[in-house]
Amino acid sequence: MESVHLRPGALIVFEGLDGAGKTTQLNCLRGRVRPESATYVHMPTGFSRFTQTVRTLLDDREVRPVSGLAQQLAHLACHAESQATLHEQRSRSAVVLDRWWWSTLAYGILSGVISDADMPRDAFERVVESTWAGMTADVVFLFGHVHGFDSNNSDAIAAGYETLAARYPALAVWVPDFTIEEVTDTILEELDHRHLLLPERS
Ligand SMILES: Cc1cn([C@H]2C[C@H](O)[C@@H](COP(=O)(O)OP(=O)(O)O)O2)c(=O)[nH]c1=O
Repeated sequence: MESVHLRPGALIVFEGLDGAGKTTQLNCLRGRVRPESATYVHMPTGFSRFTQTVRTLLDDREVRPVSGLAQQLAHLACHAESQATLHEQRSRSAVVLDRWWWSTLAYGILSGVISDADMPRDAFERVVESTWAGMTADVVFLFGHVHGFDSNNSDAIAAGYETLAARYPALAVWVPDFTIEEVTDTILEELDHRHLLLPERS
């Protein structure tokens, strides 16, 4: 498997709860496909000084906004800022995203931290979806099995991901609670099944 490529233009997303193994599996995938075949991007970190700085601010409990709406709009500003570069990268290689707009919905509107009084749900969803219009994923791997306690998680966020999986059944693939190696194999099999893996170019 070491010499397989990810299909140029493919958009592969890793989503789900904090501490459920997304980053571990991203690193495993990186180790199993040709390095030049994909760009790996974390949201909201993105590509620029702006997005990296906002990410640091959002990570800092002393500094980040108290308002759930303000937090998510800050995330979304980073997403918006990254769109042009994402399109550019996708014209050259596959793109593997560590979180995208499903996080904004799961951690924001679907978890209840943003109420209708802050912004009506359909308006918020429209802003989020418009920001990501034109960036259709080939598959979204959903990580729902948390290994250890993480205060960022809640049952409401988990339920938000269930809602998204039900809304986009052709896109969402729940990652099983297997060993690390078995999960990587499962992900590669799914990518192969979706014709997102190419053999080594000669
Ligand atoms: C992308 C995104 C993330 N988040 C949240 C999810 C996580 O709790 C948090 C940080 O994301 P995460 O990738 O889990 O950070 P780390 O690599 O430090 O584990 O940001 C949102 O609330 N909205 C968003 O749009």
